[in-house]
Amino acid sequence: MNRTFFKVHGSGNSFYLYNTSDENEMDWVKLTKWLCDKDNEGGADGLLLVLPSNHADAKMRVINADGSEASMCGNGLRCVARFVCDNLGLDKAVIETMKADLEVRKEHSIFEDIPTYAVEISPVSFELSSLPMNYHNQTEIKHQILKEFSPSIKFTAVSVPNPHLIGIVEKRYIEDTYHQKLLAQFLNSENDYCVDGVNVSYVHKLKNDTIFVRTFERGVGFTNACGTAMTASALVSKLNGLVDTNVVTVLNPGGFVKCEVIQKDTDAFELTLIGNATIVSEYVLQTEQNNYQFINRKDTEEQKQYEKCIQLVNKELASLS
Ligand SMILES: N[C@H](CCC[C@H](N)C(=O)O)C(=O)O
Repeated sequence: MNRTFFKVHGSGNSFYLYNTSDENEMDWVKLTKWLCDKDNEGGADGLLLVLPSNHADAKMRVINADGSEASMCGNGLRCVARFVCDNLGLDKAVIETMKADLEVRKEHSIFEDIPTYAVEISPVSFELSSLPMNYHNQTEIKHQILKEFSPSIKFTAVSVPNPHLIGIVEKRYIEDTYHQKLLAQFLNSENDYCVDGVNVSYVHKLKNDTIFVRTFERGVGFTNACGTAMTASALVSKLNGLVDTNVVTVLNPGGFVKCEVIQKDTDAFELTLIGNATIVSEYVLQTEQNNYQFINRKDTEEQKQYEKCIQLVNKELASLS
């Protein structure tokens, strides 16, 4: 049987996107591991499933490269938003995700004509039980040195609703990823702090409205970008005075996004992630007796245009360092 898959990305966080009305059509874990193998067409960070919803415009499921399932994915949601809006002829839609129905909308391009979408990131919680995370019976970790992890980095734990541990770091921790990698690998193996693992981001301030974020993703490893992590990092940066604007530019190894942070109440926030939703290629996958094979690939022109955007980011980064 032949099926159509799209290779898409948001900020270089790359996924295969598959639209189906049958949630049990295939063994998604096995398929995702095959799709994400780096030796297979360069791999991907996960699989996005677009499914029917009984109350929203569509439902999204996110399978990480290792087969685990993520409750949310900001970069992926932009790609799903584009797919759903294009298919249904809409400018905005509501997408059901594991823990929330989220509003998405078409947005003015962040760079030249690059297709751009804005997605709601919600619900936000600082309660450690929401990640879940255990740390000396504390209920929250907000801009705090965790001496077991580092003598100097201040961390915040937040779920949006997937779990994030965010450290504000000096430039040397961005230039050399060793510390972040060790910590993230530890927290994503069997350990007592984060029993379900956690996405670990290191954030460095570049300007009063700009930060750089690198994320080690649970279930994947270092990725070019993680949308929920960048949005959570913008929130943490705002709360701790690194930035002083409501819209934060977040540079990452795969490009950039804009994150809007609106504080509604002491612990209530409205977060919006705005960035590209790029379709790189369309594939035909042949499946026979549980064996997979790509039998066709058609590239779009969109990646060429996106690469111009990357050049701009690299120039900006070079001028700031
Ligand atoms: N890349 C995604 C998040 C995947 C999260 C996943 N790694 C997890 O929570 O297990 C994003 O753009 O938000």
